Formats: sequence, structure tokens, C-alpha cells
Amino acid sequence: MNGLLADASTRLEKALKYTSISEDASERLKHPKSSLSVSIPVRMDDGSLRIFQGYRVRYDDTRGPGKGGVRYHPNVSMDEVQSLAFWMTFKCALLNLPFGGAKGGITLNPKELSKQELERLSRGYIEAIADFIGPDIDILAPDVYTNQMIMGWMMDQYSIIQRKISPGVVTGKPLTMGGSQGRDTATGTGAYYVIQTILPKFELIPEKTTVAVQGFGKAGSVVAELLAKSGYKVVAVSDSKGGIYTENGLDILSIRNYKKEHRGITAIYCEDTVCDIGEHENITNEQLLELDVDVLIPAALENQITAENSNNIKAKFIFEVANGPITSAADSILDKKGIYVFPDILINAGGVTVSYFEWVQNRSGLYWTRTEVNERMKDKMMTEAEQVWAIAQKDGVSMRTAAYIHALNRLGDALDAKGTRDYYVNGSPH
Ligand SMILES: NC(=O)C1=CN([C@@H]2O[C@H](COP(=O)(O)OP(=O)(O)OC[C@H]3O[C@@H](n4cnc5c(N)ncnc54)[C@H](OP(=O)(O)O)[C@@H]3O)[C@@H](O)[C@H]2O)C=CC1
Ligand SMILES: O=C(O)CCC(=O)C(=O)O
Repeated sequence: MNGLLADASTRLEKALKYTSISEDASERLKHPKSSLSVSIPVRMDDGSLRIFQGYRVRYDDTRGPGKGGVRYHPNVSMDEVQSLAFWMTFKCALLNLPFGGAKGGITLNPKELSKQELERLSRGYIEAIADFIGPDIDILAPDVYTNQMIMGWMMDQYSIIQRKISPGVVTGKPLTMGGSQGRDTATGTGAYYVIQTILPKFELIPEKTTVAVQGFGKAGSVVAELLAKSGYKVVAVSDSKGGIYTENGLDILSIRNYKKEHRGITAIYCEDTVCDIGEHENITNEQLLELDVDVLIPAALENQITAENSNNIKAKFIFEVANGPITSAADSILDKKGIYVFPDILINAGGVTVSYFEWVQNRSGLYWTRTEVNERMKDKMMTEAEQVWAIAQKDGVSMRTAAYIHALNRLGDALDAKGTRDYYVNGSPH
């Protein structure tokens, strides 16, 4: 095995040494359960037919139906989707959600498609994977470059195929289609709750703490805004086109509003003189990662901090809001430099936690307020963060290894409780 999944699996190997889970269970966790690859024909607005490549992977469903987002991005590949499904498996176990791990994706740049083309593509994706998903089988959600609108189309298409309204097959839907209050901001808010639990342990005072955030989407923009509101000095943010920096701290709310209107943040200082963001300079994404800040928050894509640039990282704390932003080789270098890394499967788990709440609300038909949702999510995130912290202290391991140990113990128990299912291996069920 090589590639992203192989790299992700090295974390599993490391943590396995600290658990007593059976060999059978650990072997099962090293392989994705099922991986589907589909071709999606889409009629484009100019009349031509284009075939897109899509994927859905259910990595493990021992603890419940598969759960995980769908990504639309040019770099989507089977290896990436399998890795993302692997992380979902450990994330759901870590948060003690009754779900396994899954993920999906389509290889494309969605910014190049019209709204109508995107809708045909999203509905076509569901046509192609309909037999593979379901409210009790595998439940979808948003990820990079997908949103509420796309989740709504997907839920509607699945309902058409099933000939019954099936809100529980997708989370992150519009509120009018059974979405949950708070799902739109859940990932950034959950990360904020954990950061607020961790940083006081190091006696960091918000007003004296500088923060840089890479990625200014559904997750990054929310955590940046919440930290800024609490007094942290968010000195740099970026999107796919580059970043902006000021040592005095940015006005995150204005930047969010600006991005909504202009779809980018880097034009602020070069083209728009009306916008009152204050003085700041242009930086690249590479420069942002290497800024001399207290806290670095990668909130875009995987493989951003690697063996090549990790020696240049100056932040003291890294909170992984993105999935897989640090390679395993970089982990060791950062560790030697004394940089504390707080792992993706804990930090960004607010999203799937509120997705679980959405699924519960869809099944019960009783809907909660935003405050109820956020309070329940906060409680879950803080409880598990404290447990991971305690394991890290007890076993003298990194927070990443501690998070995997915690998740592995739950996964191992569930796998062992199901038994060996030897009849598969021996051929005939009796
Ligand atoms: N949404 C969710 O609920 C969850 C998301 N995550 C993870 O968080 C990360 C971000 O997801 P999300 O916020 O939903 O995605 P979005 O699509 O909402 O936002 C992605 C952001 O990343 C920026 N970006 C894209 N490519 C690059 C790049 N090469 N360098 C720097 N910035 C880049 C985009 O820029 P631009 O705006 O210019 O395109 C955009 O600001 C992903 O790793 C995702 O898997 C994890 C858990 C849940
Ligand atoms: O909300 C969900 O179900 C999954 C979100 C997701 O894809 C992730 O946590 O990476």
C-alpha cells in the first residue's frame, strides 16, 4: 500500500501498540470494507455529454451505518476518498457516535460548472450510488466545495428513487428539507470549543495569542471568527488564491462578508478601496504556514505540512481543522521541535457530531433549537477532548496517538463483540 491511505494508516500502527485489541480486529481495520467507483454522465449546458468520475467508500460499519461527507474537487481520487473514509471511522468512534466511517467524492472543479450542471451532476451521483447508501446503510454530508444546496438535491434524488421522503440519507441539508440548526457552523464551532478547552491548560491568554488560519470556507471562516470574537489576534487567513496578514489582527467579520460578495479574500487590498479591513499585506499559503504565530489552524486540504516544510513551522500549537493536513513524516519532525499537534479526528468532529444530531432529529421528527444543538455538541466535544488529553498524559503519547487509542478501544470492542463471522471465511452460513 502507498499514497495517502498508507500514510494515514501509519497512525493506526503507532496507536495499536498501546491497545490490547485483538489481532483479528486490528487486521480488519487496515482495509476499507467496500469501495465503489462510478462514471456519471452529465448533459452540459452546451449540449455536450461529459462523464465525471465519482467514488463512495465505506471504510468500516461495525459501530453503525457509514457516515461521511462528499467532496467535489479536482484532486479527488480513490486513494483520497479511502483515506477520508478511514479518518471518518476513527472520528465517529472517538466521538462515540453510532456510525462507521465513509466518504465520497467527484473529481472536478465545481467552480467551472453552472448551477444547473451541478444539480444534474449531484443527482447523477446519487443515481449511480443509490444501492450503496441509505439512512441505515451509509449517510452523506457536505465536505470541500459541497454545501446545503447540493445536499438538498441529493436527498431529493434519493427520495425520488425510493418513492418516499428519506431525509436521513443525507445530513447538512437546508433547514426547510429537514436540516439541523447549527450544522452550517458546526465544524468551526466544535473546533473552537476544543481550542478553548486546550489552550487554558497552557495558560495562554487570548489577547496575547496570535493565530493564522489556512482555508476560509465553511470550517476555517467560522473558527477564525469565533476566535477573533473571543479576543484572539487572528493575524492571517487565506483561501485557494492566497492569504492576507497583519500583525495587529484582522477584522474577520468584514472579511467573511467581503468573501461572500466577491468569492475571494485576496482582492481586498489590491482592488477594493472601500472595504475597511485595515492595513494588511499579501502572503502566499506557504508563507502563512510558516508565520511566527502561537496557533496555526490548517483548515483547507490534506498534505499541507510535510517533511519539506515542517522544519520551517514556527507555531507552538497546531489545531487540524482540515482532514489530514500533516503527513506522518512531518508529525515526527514537529514532535521533535516541541510543537503540540491536536488531531483532525478530534478537532473537526463537531461537523459529524451535529450531523448525527440531524439524523436523530430526522428519525424522531422532533427538531431542536440552535442553542440545544450547540450545547449538546459542546458537551460531547469537551468530554472526548478531556479523555484524549488524559490518555496522552497517562501513556506519555502525542494527542494524535491518544485520539487513535481512544477510538481504537471502542472499535476493537465492537469488532470483537460481533464475533469472527467465520462462516464467511469458511464458505457456507448455517
Ligand atoms: N464542512 C465540514 O463539515 C467539515 C470539513 N472538514 C474538513 O475541513 C476542510 C475544509 O472544508 P470546508 O471548510 O468544508 O470546505 P469549503 O469548501 O467550505 O472551504 C474550503 C476552503 O479552503 C480553501 N482552499 C482550497 N484549496 C486551497 C489551497 N490549496 N490552499 C489554501 N486554501 C485552499 C478554499 O478557498 P476558495 O474559497 O478560494 O475556494 C476555501 O476557502 C477539509 O479538509 C474538510 O475535509 C472536516 C470536518 C467537517
Ligand atoms: O457530517 C458528516 O457526516 C461528515 C463530515 C465530514 O465529512 C468530516 O468530518 O470529514
